[in-house]
Amino acid sequence: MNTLKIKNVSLVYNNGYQALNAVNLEIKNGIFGLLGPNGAGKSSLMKTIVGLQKPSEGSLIFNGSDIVNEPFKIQKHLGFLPQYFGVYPKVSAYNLLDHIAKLKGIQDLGQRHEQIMNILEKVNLLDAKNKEVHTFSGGMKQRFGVAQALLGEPKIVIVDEPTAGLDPEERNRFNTLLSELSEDIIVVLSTHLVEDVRNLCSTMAIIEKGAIISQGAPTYFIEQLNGKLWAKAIEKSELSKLETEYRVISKQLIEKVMHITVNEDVCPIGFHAITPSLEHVYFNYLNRYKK
Ligand SMILES: Nc1ncnc2c1ncn2[C@@H]1O[C@H](COP(=O)(O)OP(=O)(O)OP(=O)(O)O)[C@@H](O)[C@H]1O
Repeated sequence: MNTLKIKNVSLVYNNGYQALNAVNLEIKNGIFGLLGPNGAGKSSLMKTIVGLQKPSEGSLIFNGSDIVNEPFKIQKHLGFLPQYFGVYPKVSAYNLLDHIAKLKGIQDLGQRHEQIMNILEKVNLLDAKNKEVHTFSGGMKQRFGVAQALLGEPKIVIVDEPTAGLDPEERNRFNTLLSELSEDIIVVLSTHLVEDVRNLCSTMAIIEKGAIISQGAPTYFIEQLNGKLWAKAIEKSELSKLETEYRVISKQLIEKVMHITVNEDVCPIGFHAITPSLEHVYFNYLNRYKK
C-alpha cells in the first residue's frame, strides 16, 4: 500500500497570494478526487505534490520519505499529467515516449521498447504510434499524456483536470483507463467535474480558496443529505425572497423553467423531496463556506 501524507501545507506565491492554507490529507491506493471550482488551488496543490514548487509551510511524506527535502524520493515513482502540456515537438508518439523514458532513467533499449508498447496498448494508441502527437485529437493527446505518466511504472500518478475539453465518449474512455490503472497505485485526480469524482473516486476532498473544507467517501457525503433536500419549480422573480427564507443550495434552468433545491430539515410547503447527489453535496459545501 502506498501512502501520501500532506501535513499542514501552506503555499504563498512571490506576489504574496496565499494559494494553499494549512492543507491536511492522507491518500492511499485508488483514485483520490480533489474537487474545487476554478482558482481554488487544485493546480497549486498538484504542483506542490510533484515537487515543482516547495510549500511555504508544512510537510509532504510519501511512503515514509519527506519529499520536500528529498524530492527525488517521490519523483522516481511519479507520473504527472499536467493541466497544460505546451507544444509537442514534431516527432512520432513512439519516439517521444522513447525520449521521455530515457529522461526517466530507463536506459535499456529492449526494456524501453517493451514498456512503451505495453503502455501504448493500454491507452489504446498502438495504431497511432507512428503519428506525430501534435496531429492527435484532444482525447488522444490526453491518453498520450497518461502514457508518458505511466513510463517508469509509477506508484503515484497525478492528473490535473484531465477531462476538460473532451467529448463525452473520450471522457468515458479516459475515465475507464484511469480506473483500470488505479488498483495498485495512488491516482490523484484534480477536477471541477463532480460527475467524474462520483464515477471514479473512493475518497475525495473539496477545496475552496486554498483550504480543504471537507474530505471523505462520496457515498458518506451523499447519505448525510438524505431526507434534507427539497426542490420546486419557481418564477425567477420569487428567487430572492426564497433565498432569504431557505438555504438554497442550487438553482437550475430545466427547459427554461427555474428549479431550486433547498437544504432544510422539514419539507417547505410546495416543495417535493429529491434524492441527493454528489453535486448537491458540492454545492451545499460551497454555499456553506460563503455564508
Ligand atoms: N505563480 C503564481 N503566482 C501567483 N499566483 C498564482 C500563481 N499560480 C496560481 N496563482 C493563483 O493561485 C490561485 C489558485 O490557482 P490554481 O491554478 O492552483 O487553481 P485551480 O484550482 O487549479 O484553478 P483552475 O481550475 O482555474 O486551474 C489563483 O487565484 C491563481 O491566480
